Amino acid sequence: MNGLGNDFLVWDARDEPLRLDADVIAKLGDRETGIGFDQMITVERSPSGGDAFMRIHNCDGTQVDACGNATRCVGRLLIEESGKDFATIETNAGLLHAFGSKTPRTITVDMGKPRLEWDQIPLAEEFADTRAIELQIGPIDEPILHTPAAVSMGNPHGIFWVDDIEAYDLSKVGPLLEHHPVFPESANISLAHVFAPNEIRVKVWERGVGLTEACGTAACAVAVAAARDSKAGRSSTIHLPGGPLQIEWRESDDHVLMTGPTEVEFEGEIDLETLQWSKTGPGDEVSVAGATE
Ligand SMILES: N[C@@H](CCC[C@H](N)C(=O)O)C(=O)O
Repeated sequence: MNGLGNDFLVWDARDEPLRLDADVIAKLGDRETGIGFDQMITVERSPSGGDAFMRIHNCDGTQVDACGNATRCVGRLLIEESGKDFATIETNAGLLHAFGSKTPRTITVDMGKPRLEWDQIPLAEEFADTRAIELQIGPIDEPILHTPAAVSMGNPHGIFWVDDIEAYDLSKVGPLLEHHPVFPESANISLAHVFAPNEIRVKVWERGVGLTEACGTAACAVAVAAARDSKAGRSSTIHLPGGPLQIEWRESDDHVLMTGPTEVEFEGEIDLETLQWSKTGPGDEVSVAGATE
């Protein structure tokens, strides 16, 4: 499946538990030799009353706690399965709620409250104000990038405000910033440019992945950071390379709501001995200019 091109291998492991070693996940995730994906998602039985538990691995095999776009994708599968218009999804970052119609492709997920204190993100040292933390790369008197905002959406994000997201080679600076010592658990790194009222262009270097077409939690983190800094209101459109996500940071309960499309690319089978895989079913039909492909 994918959400705006942020793509996932989604296993249904509710009946047969599945645990793969990190090196096997990394092999499957390799775009040259494996299936290729940003994250591997294992849908398991929920131990505490959700419709399912969602386990998340980045394509380098590391397990992480949050993935916004995958939550929308799993939400869609559970909603289609139950025929209801919502689903509850347990993650290591908390119980999340997904909403959509019964045949939904557009899904909203309530991602809960952002975490904004330095030790919740976490950062390596105390910062009273996480809207602009002390961090710079490049020459001391002429830094390339500096003073990012830091936000956790269940996973750590560093957000650099820039005038042109294309003016930086994120494939070069991304790895340096991802592993900067100020982020003890590493971080997802975004370049963000507010180009019109409540319209923000964003490019993301994902922790454990690299450059991505879209990142749901990064979109939420950027929208929250922009609202905190009065760069935007509490509802904004985040334009990622793969397309736009609508984000609302709701005033009444401080929760962040993310809305955007989901897509099933294909269904398949994998032989876990050989890691050979094959397609067993089609994905969504895509309608192009009135014709169905
Ligand atoms: N693509 C995701 C985020 C996946 C996890 C991230 N790389 C991390 O390590 O925290 C999203 O849509 O949020």
